[in-house]
Amino acid sequence: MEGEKYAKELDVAVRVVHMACSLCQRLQQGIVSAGSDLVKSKEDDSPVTVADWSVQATVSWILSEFFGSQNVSIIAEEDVQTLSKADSASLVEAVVNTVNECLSGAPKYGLKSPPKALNTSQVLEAISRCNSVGGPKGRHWVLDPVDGTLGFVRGDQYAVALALVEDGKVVIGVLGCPNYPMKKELLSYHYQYHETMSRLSPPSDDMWERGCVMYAKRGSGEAWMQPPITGDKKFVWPNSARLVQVSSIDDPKLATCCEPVEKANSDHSFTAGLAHSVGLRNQPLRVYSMVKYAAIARGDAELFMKFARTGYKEKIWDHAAGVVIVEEAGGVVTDAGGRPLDFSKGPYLEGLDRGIVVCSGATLHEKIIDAVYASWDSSNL
Ligand SMILES: Nc1ncnc2c1ncn2[C@@H]1O[C@H](COP(=O)(O)OS(=O)(=O)O)[C@@H](OP(=O)(O)O)[C@H]1O
Ligand SMILES: [Mg+2]
Ligand SMILES: [Mg+2]
Ligand SMILES: [Mg+2]
Repeated sequence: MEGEKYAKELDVAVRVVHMACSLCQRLQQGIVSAGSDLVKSKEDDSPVTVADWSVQATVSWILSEFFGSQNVSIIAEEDVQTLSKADSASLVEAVVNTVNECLSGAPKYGLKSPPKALNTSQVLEAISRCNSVGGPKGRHWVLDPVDGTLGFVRGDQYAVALALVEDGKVVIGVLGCPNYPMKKELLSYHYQYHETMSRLSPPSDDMWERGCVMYAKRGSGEAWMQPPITGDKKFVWPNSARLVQVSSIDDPKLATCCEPVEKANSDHSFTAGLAHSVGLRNQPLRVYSMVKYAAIARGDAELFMKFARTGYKEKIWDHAAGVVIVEEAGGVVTDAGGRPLDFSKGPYLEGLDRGIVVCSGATLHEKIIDAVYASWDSSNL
C-alpha cells in the first residue's frame, strides 16, 4: 500500500531522534559549564563534542539493529579520528558511558536496548560504520548528530537531523530541536534563562518541555511536530503530533529572513543587499543550525538564505532533513539558480549554484532568485 511506504522507517527515525534529543539535553548544561574537556577541535577548527559522537553511535546502533547492519547504509558527519588519538582515553570513556546510558533508556521510546552494555570497540564501530558514500541508487540514511555544534556548546540552538535518501531523493526527514519550543513565544523566556543561567538552579523537567521534534514523509503533503519526551513519560505514537505549515505572508515588507549566526558560514552583507533589494524590512533572525529550516516549516519566518564562501562545499547532512520538512509544509527550497538540491552525488551537494534559498512560498522565492541574478555581478563573493 503506497500510503504505508516508509512507515516503519519514519517510526524508528522519530523515536531515535527523540532519544538523541534527550541525550543532548542531558549533556548540554554540563558542556556549557564544564567546557573544554568534553569539546574538541577538528582539523578544520570546528568543534565536536561527546554529544556529537554519542548521538552518532546511538542512532547507528539502533538503525543497524532494527534493519540489520548489512542492509543499512549511513552517511554521517563524525568519524573516530580524534577519538583514536593516544590522549583520548577519557573522552572515549565519556562517549561509551553516554551511549550506554542512552541505549538503556531505549524501551521508554519503544526501542530495544542491547542485551548488555556496549564495549568500547562496539561503540567505535557504530560510529565508523556511518562512512557510506551514498550516491544515486539505493537507500542511504543521512545523519547530522548535532547540527550547530557551536550553538550547542554556547548553550543555544542546535538540532539532531536524520533523513532517508532513496535513489537520490530525500524521502523522510526528522529534525529534533531541543531548545526550540513548540510555542514560539516561549523562545525569549528560554534566552532569558540562558543569560542568567549561572545564577539559577538547574531547570525542572517542565522547563525542558520547550523543544520540538519535526518530521515529514515525501509526497504526503504534511509536516508534523511533536513535544519532546520528558520525565517519566513514555513515547506513545502519535505523541500529540500536530500539523505545521509555512507562513502565508508573501509580502517582502512583512517577511523575516533567517541566516547563519557565523559570518564565516554565509556572506551577511550579500544577503543584506538581497533583502534590501526585494524590500525586506525586518531584522534578520540569526539562529544556529537547521532550526532555520524548522522556523520556515512552522511559519515562524518566511525566508532562509545561506551563501557560503566560494570553495566551501555544502554537506548533505546539513540540509536533507530540513528540505523535505519545509517542502511538505508547503515551502520551496532551491539553489540560487532555482534548481532543487541534489542529494544523489555522495556526501556533498555537488553542482550547487552559489547558495541556498528556502522560502515559505513561490512568490517570495521568485523575487529572491531574480534579485540574486541582479546583484550577483556587483557582489564580492
Ligand atoms: N565555513 C563554512 N561555511 C559554510 N558552512 C559551514 C562552514 N563551516 C561549517 N559549516 C557548516 O555549517 C553548519 C552550521 O551551519 P549554520 O547555518 O547553522 O551556521 S551557524 O552555526 O548558524 O553559524 C555546520 O554544521 P555542524 O558542524 O553540524 O555544526 C557545518 O557543517
Ligand atoms: Mg551540521
Ligand atoms: Mg554536526
Ligand atoms: Mg560539525
